[in-house]
Amino acid sequence: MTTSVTPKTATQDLSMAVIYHSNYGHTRRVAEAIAEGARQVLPAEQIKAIDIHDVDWDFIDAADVLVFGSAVYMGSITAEFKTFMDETSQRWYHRKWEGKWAAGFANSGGLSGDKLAVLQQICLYAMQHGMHWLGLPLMPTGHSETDLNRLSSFLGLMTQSIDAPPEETPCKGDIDTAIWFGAYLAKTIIKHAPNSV
Ligand SMILES: Cc1cc2nc3c(=O)[nH]c(=O)nc-3n(C[C@H](O)[C@H](O)[C@H](O)COP(=O)(O)O)c2cc1C
Repeated sequence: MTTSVTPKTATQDLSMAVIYHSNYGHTRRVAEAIAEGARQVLPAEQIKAIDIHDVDWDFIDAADVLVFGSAVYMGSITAEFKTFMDETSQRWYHRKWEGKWAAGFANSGGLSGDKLAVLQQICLYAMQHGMHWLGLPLMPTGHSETDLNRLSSFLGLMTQSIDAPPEETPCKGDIDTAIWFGAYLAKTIIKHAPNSV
């Protein structure tokens, strides 16, 4: 099997790109919380939250873990996120991302909101690229707005926003879960780096 990704030899060189589509800022806030969690573990400059309308392809191509997130539109990733996916078809063809780590998140207005369909779409996309999927291995602490993983999602991160500014919603529990997720992903890629002890 050929793998396009050359493993990094020093954990401080490991990097993460959190790639998202957000029209009203709620999914962006979740992306930034994931990045914040990762920065608790890895150097800040190695972590970037990247809007799909302003893609830093060089950073993404060099990153060890790609975290993909979309708002939910009509039970699906948004059309704009799909456009981003389709733009990576040459990378798929040349197996450019094969062997990278991948993870996903979905934000929607409904409590369920059919976020699972979005996580499944993102997971399948990562599998097409030959990436290694990381889920969210976090037991829910409860179902209130301050609880971790209150929506009980394990394939990836689910968050919910109501019709209020992104500074107020998603709720604290969802944002704290996003921070936890980012830190977990960073710790996991360190643990599996070739020279880890
Ligand atoms: C066209 C459209 C379709 C939507 N479809 C859904 C849906 O299927 N399920 C849901 O829970 N919310 C749905 N919503 C609400 C969005 O998921 C919610 O506004 C979005 O996650 C906010 O994220 P953003 O601020 O990052 O854009 C929809 C919103 C729009 C504009």
